[in-house]
Amino acid sequence: MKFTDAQMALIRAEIGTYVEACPGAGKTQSIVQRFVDRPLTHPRKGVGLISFTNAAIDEARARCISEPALKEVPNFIGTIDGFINRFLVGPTYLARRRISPSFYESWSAVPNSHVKVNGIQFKASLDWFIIRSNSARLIPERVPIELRKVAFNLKKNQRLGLEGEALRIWKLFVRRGTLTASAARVALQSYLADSERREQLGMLLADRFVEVIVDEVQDCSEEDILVLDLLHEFGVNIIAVGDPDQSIYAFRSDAPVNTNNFLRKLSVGERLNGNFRSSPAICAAVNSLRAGSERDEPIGRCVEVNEPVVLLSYRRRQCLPKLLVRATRNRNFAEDDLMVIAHSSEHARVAAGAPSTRSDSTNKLVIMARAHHVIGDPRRNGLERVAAIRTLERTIRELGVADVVNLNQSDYLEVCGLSEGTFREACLRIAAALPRPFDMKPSNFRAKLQTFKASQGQLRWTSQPLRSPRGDTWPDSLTDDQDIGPLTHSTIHALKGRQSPAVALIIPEGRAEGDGVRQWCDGIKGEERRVLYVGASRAESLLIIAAHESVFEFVEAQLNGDGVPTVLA
Ligand SMILES: Nc1ncnc2c1ncn2[C@@H]1O[C@H](COP(=O)(O)OP(=O)(O)OP(=O)(O)O)[C@@H](O)[C@H]1O
Repeated sequence: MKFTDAQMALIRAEIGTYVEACPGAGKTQSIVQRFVDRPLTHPRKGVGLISFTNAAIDEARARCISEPALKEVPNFIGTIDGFINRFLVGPTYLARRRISPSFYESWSAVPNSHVKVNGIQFKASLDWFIIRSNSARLIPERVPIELRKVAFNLKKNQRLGLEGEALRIWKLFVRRGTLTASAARVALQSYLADSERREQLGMLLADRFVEVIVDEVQDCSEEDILVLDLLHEFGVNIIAVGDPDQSIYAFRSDAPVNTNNFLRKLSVGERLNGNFRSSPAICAAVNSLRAGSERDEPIGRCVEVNEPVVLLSYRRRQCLPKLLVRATRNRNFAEDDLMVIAHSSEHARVAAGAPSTRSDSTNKLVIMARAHHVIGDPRRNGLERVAAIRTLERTIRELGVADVVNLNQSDYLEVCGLSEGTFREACLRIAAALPRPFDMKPSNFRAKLQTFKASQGQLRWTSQPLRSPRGDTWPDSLTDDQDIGPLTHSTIHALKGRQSPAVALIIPEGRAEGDGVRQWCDGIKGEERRVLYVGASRAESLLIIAAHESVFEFVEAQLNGDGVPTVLA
């Protein structure tokens, strides 16, 4: 790959530098090149490469295949969560409490962590709360779109009840050494507030790293910025790249993050304005969606593609699979090249014609059957299968016999004589040995589970609490597969940092309280507008914008007003 002068300046910079760039500008490629070239070398210290997306991490790891030493100590390639857990929270927690903490990405992977209060018909995930050491606040924006209305409509005393219970459970887990990314950040804040400890941690990091490269810096939370500040203060060189318009994780923080205050401490490199990824029409749509005044120029291999942006209006999401297939074929693209994306995973799934991965059932037999079904379904994508494996693991833990059910994961593994790996393997063995659940009655599936005596002995679980759903039939939503597709699909957040030859961006019905289309048409900044911007900018040659009929005319007028070439599907 021949790097541009602006990219080379980033790859070779000798002092702490921040570079802003448009989508597809080759930020990932450039920082990985820098990580490999390492212009600032040190005989003993390493370089860290931190990213919020797996795209940069995978790319860096792939590039290290020919030079495996680059991946090894003292270097680091991984997420900011991994960095915080490994170098800051893990060692400090161990030193203070003499327990090595278990880290989870989110509470959804932690058994028995749901928040339930008698008399309230709303089972909440701890992930939907912002929790500090002495308060919990339910954030309706974090609740999946399908349940958000219920969250908004909770009465004050119901909300307070849930928040009190959330805080109680959270404290219990954290005290026993079970930490998620958000809980680790709460711990981190308190560690760094202690000046002596801060000094020790800063010196340890400076002894280990000569430089830390940060991708997608716009997605840093308040606590992430504290870490970058610490590194900078103790003399670690910081190279940061980002695109402020791609900031789509503000909902994680309870306070606005002032990343700019930190970035002002770095030298500013030349903005990367050339978009190597997308065609001219897609770049024009991305420019229209961007709230700032910068304009990116198509300069990559799609610069000759003169495909307009395809506009499609829909009423029912269920009709979208057929409409999208037709629109893709009409433009002479293959369905295999199409990625259907939406803000909500459920919207993307339905628009792609993929079978249901969720049901609102809290029946553990139904949950196990669904997870097992997804693990064995070749049409599911990797993320769905990993989520299903986690659900199965979690359910096995929740079915634990009395003396293990309430243990934290590391104590549980110790009692059973297992490692994380052997535990996962044993759960997968259950899945491999089970017959297809939806070909039989729930009671037969339950009877089959009762025969897994060896597994029950090894993993200390019991099938006793499992009950067949009413009428001994599975919920319809799990068994009625669609006749088309499914097309490949993803949330916009999960596709961040990646690209696809053709993208169908699904825009849902307008919401009275405001939405991305409203922000875009009113010319104001907003997270939902940025989510649309990130989505559209994943497309290389073909962008289909499928907008619900309630917002379609606004989308069409905005694009046409901004001079974006469009065609109706
Ligand atoms: N100098 C270059 N020459 C040719 N292709 C390039 C160059 N730099 C980047 N690319 C290509 O452009 C595409 C986008 O690159 P990359 O993913 O690094 O961009 P990015 O800035 O990280 O994008 P985003 O922030 O939108 O995820 C990739 O296909 C990459 O291979």
